[in-house]
Amino acid sequence: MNFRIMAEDLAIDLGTSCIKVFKKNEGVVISEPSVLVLDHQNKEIKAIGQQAKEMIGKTPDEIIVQRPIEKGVISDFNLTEAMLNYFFQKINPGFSVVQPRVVVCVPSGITDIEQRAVEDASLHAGSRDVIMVDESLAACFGVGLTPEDPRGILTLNLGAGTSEICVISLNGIVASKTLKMGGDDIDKNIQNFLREKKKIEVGINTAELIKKELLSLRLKDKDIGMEVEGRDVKDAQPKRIKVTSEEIAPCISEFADSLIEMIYLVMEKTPPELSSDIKNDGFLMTGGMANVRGLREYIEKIINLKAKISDKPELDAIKGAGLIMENPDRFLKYQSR
Ligand SMILES: Nc1ncnc2c1ncn2[C@@H]1O[C@H](COP(=O)(O)OP(=O)(O)OP(=O)(O)O)[C@@H](O)[C@H]1O
Repeated sequence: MNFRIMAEDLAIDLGTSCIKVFKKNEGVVISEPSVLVLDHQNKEIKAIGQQAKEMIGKTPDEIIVQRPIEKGVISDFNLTEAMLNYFFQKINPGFSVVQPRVVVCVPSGITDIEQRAVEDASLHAGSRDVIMVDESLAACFGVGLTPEDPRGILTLNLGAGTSEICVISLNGIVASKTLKMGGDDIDKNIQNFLREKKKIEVGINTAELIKKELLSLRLKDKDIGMEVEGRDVKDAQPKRIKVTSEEIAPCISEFADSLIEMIYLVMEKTPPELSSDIKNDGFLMTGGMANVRGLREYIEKIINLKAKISDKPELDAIKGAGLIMENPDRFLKYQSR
C-alpha cells in the first residue's frame, strides 16, 4: 500500500455530465463522465466514470446507471461521495497522513443547503479543507482574464445540465440568471426528433454524438450529413438512416433563443459602469456547449457583442479552479471570510 505524509492538493469541477480534476503541479489529470453503474439489489458499485458511461443503454435489468449530479447540483449524496473517493484514490493512491486541500467549482445559483452538500461530500471523500468557487468566475481565471479587477465581464457558461449568464467584477457575481437547460436537453431533443420525424429510436450516447459531430447553426454546414444507426420505431428492426445538419438545427433553436432572452435580462440588471466595459470587451463563452458550431456567431449577431472562446471551453473552469488552488490569494481578494 502507498503511504505518504501529504496528499497533493486538488481542484474539482463536479459537473452534471463530467467530473474534472486538476492536480497541483500537473494540471487536468481526470476528465470523466459523472456516471456510476450499480447492482440494483445490493447497490454495489460496478463501474465509475468512462467505463460506466459506455454501459448506458446496454445493461440488464439488475444493473442500473446513475448520475449523482443533476442540473449542476448533488442529487445523490452517497454516490457523489463514492465517486469523489474513487477519483481521489486514483490521484493520490493509498494512505496519506495529511489529506488534500480541495477547490470545488459550484454553480452560481446554488443554495446554502446544496453548497453544504458539496462541502460535506468533499470532506467525507477525504479532503481536509474545501474552498468553493463559482464556476463562471473560475472559468474567467482559466482563460486568463482578471476577474479581480473592477471591470465587468459578461460570461455565458454553457454546461450539460444548466446554462449560467453572469456579470462578474471584483471576484464577485454582480448579476446573474440560470437557465435550467443545457447539453443534456439538446441530446433529448435530438432523440425526440429522430423518433418522431425519422421513426428511429437511438440511445442517449448516440444522440450526444450526433450533437457533437453534426449539430450546427451555420448555414454553410446545412448539407453535412451523418449515418445514424438505431431501432425502427415500427417493427423494432435495426435501422440505418442519413441525417443532415439542417434537419437537426431546430433541436437547439429554442435553447439559443432562451439564452439571448436571459442575456438581455442580466444586462438590464447590470450597473451602467460595467455595461460599458462589456460593450468594449464583449463576452466570454465557456463550458462544453460553447463548442456547438455556429452558436457563437448566432448570439454575437443578435446581441451585437464579440465573444471570446478558448480552445477547450469545457476545461476553462477546472483550469481556473486549479490556478485558484495554486494561488488562493488572487481569488480570496474581496471575498468575505
Ligand atoms: N464538441 C462539442 N459539441 C457540442 N457539445 C459538446 C461538445 N463537447 C462537449 N459538449 C457538451 O457539453 C456538455 C458538457 O459540458 P461541461 O463539461 O462544461 O458540463 P458539465 O460541467 O458536465 O455540466 P454543468 O456545468 O451543467 O454541471 C455536454 O452536454 C456535452 O455533450
